[in-house]
Amino acid sequence: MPTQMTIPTIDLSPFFIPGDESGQKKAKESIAEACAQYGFFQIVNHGIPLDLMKQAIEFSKMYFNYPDEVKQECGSKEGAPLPNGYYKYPEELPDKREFLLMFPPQSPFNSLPNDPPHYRETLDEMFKYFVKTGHILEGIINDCLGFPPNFLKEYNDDRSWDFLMACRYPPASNTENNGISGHEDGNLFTMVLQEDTGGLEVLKDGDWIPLIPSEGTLGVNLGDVIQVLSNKKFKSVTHRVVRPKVRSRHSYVFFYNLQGEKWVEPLPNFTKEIGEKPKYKGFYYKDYQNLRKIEPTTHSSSAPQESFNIQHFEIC
Ligand SMILES: O=C(O)CCC(=O)C(=O)O
Ligand SMILES: [Fe+2]
Repeated sequence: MPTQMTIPTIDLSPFFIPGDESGQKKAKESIAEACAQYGFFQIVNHGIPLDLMKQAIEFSKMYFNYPDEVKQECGSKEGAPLPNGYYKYPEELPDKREFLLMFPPQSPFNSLPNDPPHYRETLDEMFKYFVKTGHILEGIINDCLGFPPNFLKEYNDDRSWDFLMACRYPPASNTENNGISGHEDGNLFTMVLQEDTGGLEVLKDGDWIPLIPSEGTLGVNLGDVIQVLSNKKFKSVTHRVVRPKVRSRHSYVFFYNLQGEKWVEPLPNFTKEIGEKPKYKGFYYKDYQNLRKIEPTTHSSSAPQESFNIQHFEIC
């Protein structure tokens, strides 16, 4: 791997300082470049308190150490847009992880543990902060793509399909280290908090670039919805998790999503207004999410024979 390849880190503090137009402009330019080049970037000073993130990781460490029977008490609820609650990948799959998936606090579909005490409150807090940071990123991506002000905010105005996953990956063995195989996320974008073990990697020109963990830093990857809306100007990046050997790996993964009834297709400013043909057929987001749901998780990698991704809608 070429050593000079590192994923850019962008300081979001100008977005918390009213009137810091030049700071915001600079940050937007860096994000636009990272999105076009990698489909991935890192953020610091993003508004999520460091103590909260540390607490959330500590609670996860306690929770995932409980016996499976205890964790399985948080089962998926009927009618939810995705399987939620606790889930552990079956042994026979190459991907190795377990997770706890929640929708927004107060969602009737949530199935969350009572123990360790205050874990729920911490998860709720994490969720609320991720949404706030998500709003900022959505505005930035909107402007980077040259959409009219607030276009994405108005298009994506229902936060009920967002979800947060607390994940644990077991340590790698001597013979295999697969956490999640290479995949793309189906949503707008995803924010990832990984603890200091590292393990997240991004594919760029055939090389896997590891995301070096750094305290307080979040990774952000673009998903398929942005790739389709922008007619592939911004890429939905392929990424994977490689399990470290030293110990289990914990992460928090927030999927800034789209409501299922929304229609997704390449937008005119990337197609007819510039004389380009659309690269994708349009679809309802819920149909895409359902097709991906054939598998136990949020993306299409665990069992290659079942894999389903955005290429399905590509116009050749
Ligand atoms: O756990 C992580 O660091 C990333 C997981 C991921 O890519 C996913 O769940 O889609
Ligand atoms: Fe992912």
